[in-house]
Formats: sequence, C-alpha cells, structure tokens
Amino acid sequence: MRAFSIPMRTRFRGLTRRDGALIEGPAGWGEFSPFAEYGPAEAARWLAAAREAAFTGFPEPLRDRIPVNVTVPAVGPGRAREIVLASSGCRTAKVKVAERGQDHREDLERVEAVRDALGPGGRVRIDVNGGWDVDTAVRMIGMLNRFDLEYVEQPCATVEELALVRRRVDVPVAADESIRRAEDPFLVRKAEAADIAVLKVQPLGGVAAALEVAEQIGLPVVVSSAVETSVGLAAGLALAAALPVLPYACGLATLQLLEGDVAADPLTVEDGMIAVRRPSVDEAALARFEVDAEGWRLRAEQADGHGR
Ligand SMILES: O=C(O)CCC(=O)c1ccccc1C(=O)O
Ligand SMILES: [Mg+2]
Repeated sequence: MRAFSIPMRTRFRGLTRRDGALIEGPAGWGEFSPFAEYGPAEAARWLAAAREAAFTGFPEPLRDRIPVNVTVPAVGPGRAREIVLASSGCRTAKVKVAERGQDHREDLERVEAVRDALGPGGRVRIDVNGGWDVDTAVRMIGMLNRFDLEYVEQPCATVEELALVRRRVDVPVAADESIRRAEDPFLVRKAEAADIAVLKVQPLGGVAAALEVAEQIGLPVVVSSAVETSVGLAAGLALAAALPVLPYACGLATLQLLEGDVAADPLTVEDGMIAVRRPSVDEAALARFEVDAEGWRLRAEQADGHGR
C-alpha cells in the first residue's frame, strides 16, 4: 500500500489537501481515500471499491468518452468565471452553494458569474450539500433559477425534506448524500424524493455495486467523483461507461481541483470529455506527494470486517 497527500488548488468541502492510499493488484491500481471523519463501517465500502479495482476489474464499457461538468467551489465570482473558462470545454458547470460562513448574495453572484461565463447554451447545476431547510431551498431555488438551473443537488439534508422541496419547485432535484451515506439508498425512490441519482463509486463499494444501485433505483444517474486521483477517477469513468444510458454530464473533472496527480498521463478533460481508460501510478509523479502509509494500513485493517 502507498499513500499520498495532494494539496487542493482551492479549498473544497473544508479540505485543503486530499489524502488517500493506493493498492496494486493483478487487475491494476485501486484508490482507498475515505474522508478523515468517516468511521470504519463507511470506510469499508471505500476499501471494497479499491479492492475491486486492484483484484477484479471493471464491467465492459459501452462508451469510450464521458461528458463531464466543471466543478466550481464556493469561490468569488471572478475566480468562478476563471475556473469555467479554464475548464477545457466543459459545457456544464456544477456550482457549490450554501457554504458555511457565506451569505445568499455570494451564491447569487457566483451562479450569475458561471452562467455568464458559459453563455446561454451551457448547463448550470448547483450543489447545496444539504445546507438549506425546506423554505430556504424553495426561496433560493426560485431566485437562482433566474440563471436557468439544470438541477439542484441535495438542497436539504434529509429524504423527507428533499421530497417536500421537490413538490414545491420546478427545477429537478438530485440526491447525493441521501444515497451514498444512507442506510437504505432506495428510500429516495420510495419517497419520490428525487428526479436524478448522483452515484459515487467509492462510497457505494465499487463499480459493480454502484451499477446495481443504478439499475434498481430507476432514476437517471450522474456519476461523480469523491475528488480522487486519476486512479479513483478511472473507476468513476468505468461506471459512467457501463451505464445503459447517460443523459447528463458527470462530475469527474475534479483533477482540476488538485495541485497534481499520481499518474504520468492524468485523466484530463478535452472538449468537455474525459476518455475512458485506467492510468497507472507513476513513481516520479507519486514521489511528489507520497507520505507514510502506516496510518492507512491501520485504517484498512479497521475497515475490514465492517461490510454493509
Ligand atoms: O460532482 C462534482 O462535480 C465533483 C464532486 C463533488 O462535488 C464532491 C466531491 C467530494 C465529496 C462530495 C462531493 C459532492 O458532490 O457533494
Ligand atoms: Mg454532492
């Protein structure tokens, strides 16, 4: 097992560095990078995803390029515009809103700047990460829809709240945390709480497991990353490539958020798309970010035996 710590270009989810581990097996490299605050039961699924990549491999791809969105963190409007313009042709942007410590005006200015940078033909989605209550969500979605929203991701924290918001707004609702951190990922479907499912490979325990969730959830899927190196992103690409239909751009352009990568040929965006392939770890690239792996070995050991 090898471990990395890569600085983030801009603070994201409160993170200033992305830390994780890499394992190599007969099928290739796998990434194990659960966030620091996740306990062993949750980390067990992330570990299963890394092992699938290293020892099993991925399902057959049905497409060889995946359209992706540029991810805009909770930055000021000037920086938001720069990020969109430097996104290598992404025609869809996902804008983080409701950042703790910021006000609604900052969200409006950021989304306006992104719409302006993309032009009327681009698509703008927002991700609230559960930051609003129902009334705030209804009010803010109404205001932000002036910039024509493709969908709103996780406007509130709970499935019940998502269902209430969904009944009160015209903008489609996507569920993220309500699927990847839920006891029952299908509650969203049963409660008719979302129009779109955001699926991430590591939190769901691998590509095959996520593909199964996609089949059973009966909603269009957006594959998104957990802000990973090219090794983790490759698993997301494999999922996106294996889905029978892919109506939306995926949140896999997140290498743009990191200062560097562990591969010599990173999964970069070209014309708003990423080619489906699996880069391997390059010793010289990893050397820039490598840290001691002992803590990660311990974390994997603790995660073992904590299956879903
Ligand atoms: O979907 C994207 O554009 C990027 C990925 C992303 O936003 C994300 C990355 C890590 C953890 C949580 C999230 C999220 O979607 O909330
Ligand atoms: Mg999200």
